[in-house]
Amino acid sequence: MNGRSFVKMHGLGNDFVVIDAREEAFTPTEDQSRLIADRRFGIGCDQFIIIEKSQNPNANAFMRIKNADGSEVGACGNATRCIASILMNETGQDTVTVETLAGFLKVSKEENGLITANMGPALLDWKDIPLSEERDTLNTGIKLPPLRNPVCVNMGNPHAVFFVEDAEAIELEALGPRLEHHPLFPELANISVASLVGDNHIRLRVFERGVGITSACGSGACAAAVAASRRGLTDKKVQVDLDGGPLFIHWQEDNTVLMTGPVSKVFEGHIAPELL
Ligand SMILES: N[C@@H](CCC[C@H](N)C(=O)O)C(=O)O
Repeated sequence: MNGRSFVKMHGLGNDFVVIDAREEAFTPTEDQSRLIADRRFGIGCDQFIIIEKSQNPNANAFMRIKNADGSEVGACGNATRCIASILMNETGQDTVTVETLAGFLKVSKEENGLITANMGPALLDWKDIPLSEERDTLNTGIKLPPLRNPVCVNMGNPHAVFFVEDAEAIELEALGPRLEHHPLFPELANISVASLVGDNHIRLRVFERGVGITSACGSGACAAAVAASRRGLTDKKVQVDLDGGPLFIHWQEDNTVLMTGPVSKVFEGHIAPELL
């Protein structure tokens, strides 16, 4: 069969086209990434993931992440679990290390089959989000009614989390793009609305930078858990219910954040050579 092979995977419906470029190098242009991600003219995905060889002997592989709009980003929690599961199947190991632009992420398989990724430290300084001017990241102060005063957290990518009474009632499709491009965010931002639905239990909807509303955002769930704990709304172990299902988050004493959830492989295929 001609053309590059790919696998289609998802974590709670946050879906990925994955290409393994460890043997045959592949550096997609922005246009190619957009086309692969296009749900009508390409294959369709929220993120296009390229597995590359890592130059570091301590990592099993390097994971390159492209948003559906072709932009390259530092973190994707759901893809980290998916790529780690590929590497676990290959090596027979229950713990692997995935290198990303944002750092080295250790990922382990739980006895119940769920995968836990250590997503690294929660960065809370305004310069690390990054914000375009000095602000308290716990009360960032921007508003677009009915949303106001998000908590900002960088989990290898920038997140703004707005706490609201009822996340379902927010018109995120309309508000998301305007907040994503707010002048306070020089690298844009992932925009979330979160409400407390029980003890240490959050409902979260995410408008992802470079994509739009997705079924689930792993780094967004980590950011929301950190934000809720900083606001005194929850402890440091939290269940986060996304559109596609729950993720379990633990903001640890060393400031790193564990994220536990499922992975699914949906199908394999070949990309027509004329597409790339
Ligand atoms: N789906 C992701 C986040 C992907 C990157 C994000 N859209 C960004 O631009 O930072 C996740 O599961 O974390």
